[in-house]
Amino acid sequence: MSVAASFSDRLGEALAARRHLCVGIDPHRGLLADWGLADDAAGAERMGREVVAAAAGVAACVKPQIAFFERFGSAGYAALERVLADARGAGVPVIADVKRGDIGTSFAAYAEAWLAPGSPLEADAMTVAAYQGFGSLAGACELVREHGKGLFVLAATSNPEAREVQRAQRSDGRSVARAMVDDALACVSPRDTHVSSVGVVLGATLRLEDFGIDTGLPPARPALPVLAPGFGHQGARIEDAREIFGGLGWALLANESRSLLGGGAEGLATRIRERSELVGEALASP
Ligand SMILES: O=C(O)c1cc(=O)[nH]c(=O)n1[C@@H]1O[C@H](COP(=O)(O)O)[C@@H](O)[C@H]1O
Repeated sequence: MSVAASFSDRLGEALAARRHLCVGIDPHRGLLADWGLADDAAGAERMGREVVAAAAGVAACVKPQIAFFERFGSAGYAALERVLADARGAGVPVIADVKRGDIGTSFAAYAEAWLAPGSPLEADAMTVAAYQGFGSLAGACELVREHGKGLFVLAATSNPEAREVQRAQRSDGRSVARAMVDDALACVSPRDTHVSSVGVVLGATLRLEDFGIDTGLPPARPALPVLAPGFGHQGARIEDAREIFGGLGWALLANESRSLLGGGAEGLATRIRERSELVGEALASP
């Protein structure tokens, strides 16, 4: 078992210091152009490393979106490995946004790639899809427990076209999204104290009640981490985080990507600091 601080402990520390911002690393072609960088693996690496440096000690974590590296093939993966190494060196927790899902044995191999200590792509947590059954995550949950890593299960995502599937009613009457939240809540590791190592993804652009998700409940113990994309470019306002997430806001990670990265490298550290303070204040207010 790894003796290093677990993802849930590090997240707990960040949240206690009111650091709720998750800075997305999404090297879109247009953003690379804004930064004066080439649309290639070296450009994506440069952006990623600058984001890590600017987020260190200010944001709760960073979230590289693998698609923007994968489009450059093996060079993109090598670039991402160096971004991840920088984050480890700077002590910045990383959620690898890989949205993996598969039958159990294949899924366990994905978890090994992204979460096993010493793997070239080692991150602290990864995004996963459990549409092949929550049980397909069992191998990953074991790895998470053994090595103090984290998972974020897609529940109600920010994109409007997901509504039909995620609001669909199961035979037990719950929505698919609600069942993902319940299953994540049940997946607590004995090692987790304040924050669970298995969280969910809930879009900030949604009315969660429409998905049968109750935001009026008191925080779970340990608290359920919620990765919340949809702020900034997709329209949700970070100032409204408390109103949107209610009791689910205690362990909220508010993600912004394009709205922070747009406008070039200049001023990035200031934008990150300001957004981080803003969301910290929004969630601290009663
Ligand atoms: O899992 C995610 O991160 C995710 C889930 C979701 O429901 N919606 C969503 O936008 N995302 C990701 O969050 C990021 C949002 O980027 P911006 O819209 O530029 O802030 C992208 O990397 C998306 O892939």
